Amino acid sequence: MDTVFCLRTTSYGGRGLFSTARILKDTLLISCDAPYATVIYRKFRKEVCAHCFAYAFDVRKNTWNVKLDGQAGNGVWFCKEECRDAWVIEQNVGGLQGLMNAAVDKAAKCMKKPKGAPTPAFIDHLRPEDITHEVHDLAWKHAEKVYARSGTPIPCLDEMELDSVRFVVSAIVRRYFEDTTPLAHNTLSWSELLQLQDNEIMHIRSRPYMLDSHMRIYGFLCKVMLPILQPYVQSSEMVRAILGRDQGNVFGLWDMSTEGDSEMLGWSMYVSGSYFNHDCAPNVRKVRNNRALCFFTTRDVEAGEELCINYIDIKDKVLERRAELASNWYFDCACRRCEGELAHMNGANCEPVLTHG
Ligand SMILES: C[S@@+](CC[C@H](N)C(=O)[O-])C[C@H]1O[C@@H](n2cnc3c(N)ncnc32)[C@H](O)[C@@H]1O
Repeated sequence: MDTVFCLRTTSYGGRGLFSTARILKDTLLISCDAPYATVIYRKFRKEVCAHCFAYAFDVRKNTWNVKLDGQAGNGVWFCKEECRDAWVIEQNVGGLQGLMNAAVDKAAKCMKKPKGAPTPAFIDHLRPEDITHEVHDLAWKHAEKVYARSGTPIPCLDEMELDSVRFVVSAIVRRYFEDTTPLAHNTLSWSELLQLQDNEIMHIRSRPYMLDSHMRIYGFLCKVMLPILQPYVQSSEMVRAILGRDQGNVFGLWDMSTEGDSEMLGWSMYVSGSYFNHDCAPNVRKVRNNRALCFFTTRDVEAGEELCINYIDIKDKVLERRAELASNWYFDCACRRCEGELAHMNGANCEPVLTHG
């Protein structure tokens, strides 16, 4: 990390990035060259380049038409041959990503209804406060046993769960690359990913049904994983680590269109970008440049100030913003803008007035 900012504990919990010197407006703070893990929603696969994330509609095309040669690698489209060639070298290590894409697509056609293989019955009756680490670990041990059996069918997943499978697969292929290719350590680091805030328990407490969903995602992965990647799913540890950090740490992949509403095309995990906390009056903006995600200051920042981005639309009113952060990001926003607007609202008992732009 650069010396103009550092990672330290915030007063409201968790860590954040703080400037260590005066930083001028429009300074590039971090450039994350490529995500550790990524997925393009299945419905956009033909329209979004698997390498540079260019969206065909942005250049008034319906789909991209550059594909991989042969069968392996079905499910990826590219905007140009250079992107296809770069993807083969950087992401399709040993052809694994392509083979896994094909295996996931094939298995998705053999999923068995009714939905899901057995999860322990006690899960259905748990209240959020009962979901402790111990209970959670117990349920996962059960799932590991169930899916280790050769007779357990491939669990049924919905489209969103299949996209989560693809996201996890991309992380596992990266991890394999990192474990087997010494040079990969320079850019990709599983140990750095593990440093991110783990939101597993918080997420499951707020949406208990997600535990069953995560277990089916794990079960699906156990059934489709290529033998060379099987060690990564022998226990549920790695899948849980990825899913626990997927919540609250990933960035939506948006199209770059300047007209109308922007479309979310998938999501990516850019590890070093995930230390920015949210502020409803942020001093940092993020800009995607092909695969890279860059963070720039939006104004001059004084030494000691926290550097924050915005996770949500900050044009909304205070209660709407807070409701969205609580329900989708699982935290009560501690930013000064919220504090000021809430105090104003309580004092005047009327609609809040925005204090920042
Ligand atoms: C992407 S992480 C940011 C880094 C994180 N603070 C850490 O220690 O790794 C998002 C998490 O940071 C915390 N957070 C971010 N912005 C916040 C805010 N405005 N108010 C309270 N908590 C916030 C929440 O716990 C949220 O789930």
